[in-house]
Amino acid sequence: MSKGIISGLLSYRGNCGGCHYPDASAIRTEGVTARYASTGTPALNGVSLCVKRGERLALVGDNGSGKSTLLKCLADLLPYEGEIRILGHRPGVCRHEVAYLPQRSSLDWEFPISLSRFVLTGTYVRLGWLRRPGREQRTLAAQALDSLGLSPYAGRQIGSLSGGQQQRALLARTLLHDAELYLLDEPFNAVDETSRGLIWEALDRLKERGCTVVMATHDIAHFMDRFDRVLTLENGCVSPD
Ligand SMILES: Nc1ncnc2c1ncn2[C@@H]1O[C@H](COP(=O)(O)OP(=O)(O)OP(=O)(O)O)[C@@H](O)[C@H]1O
Repeated sequence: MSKGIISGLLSYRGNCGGCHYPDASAIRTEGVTARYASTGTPALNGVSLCVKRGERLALVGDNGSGKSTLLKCLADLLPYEGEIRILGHRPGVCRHEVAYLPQRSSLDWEFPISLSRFVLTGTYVRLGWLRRPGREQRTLAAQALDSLGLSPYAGRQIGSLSGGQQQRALLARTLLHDAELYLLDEPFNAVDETSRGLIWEALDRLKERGCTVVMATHDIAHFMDRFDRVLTLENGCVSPD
């Protein structure tokens, strides 16, 4: 992302009203348990954790250990028992300040929308549904595409993009949310070396801005030092390590 987009995003930020939280932590959870209706067995089991503001945390663990489930609870996409505080509030209260990047496989990529319009939808949370994106938002979207090497594909239908291009498209859209807290579910899935570098550059700019990032990833071996902390989940519980 260029310096232009950072300053553009900063000036574009709206006022979230309830988000001037007194809490030093970005996330606090206490005994969070969550289950999917279809199975009934807990996918998360009594998870307690604290993430400081500005921290970059990796969530690791085997397939099925509960990483995505935890991110969904934090993003207010799944009911849970226990307590969660996001920026000092219950999940869902500070929607403007929380950006969620789902796993690529959870989207319908055959939906007939061009890449540029898809990325532009990242501005909707701050704009609200009644305001249409204008020149400013289109410029920010174009800059986000450029920063992730996607400009040549801007007019393409999203289903015609490669897996790695779709992954970068998701991140470009998420960055336009211009949030305080980023919940990223495997942002490095299917990306090559070059794309990985572009994604890290974007994440480093979030770090410079003081944003908090919680990232589910399997891609930790070579990138340990890029995180402030690594938290391991095991069968829905935080592993004592
Ligand atoms: N939609 C769903 N319906 C029913 N069970 C689910 C659903 N999604 C996940 N689960 C179950 O919840 C548990 C935790 O899954 P989750 O997707 O959170 O794991 P994960 O650590 O993100 O795995 P991966 O590394 O494979 O993405 C698993 O047992 C999984 O089978």
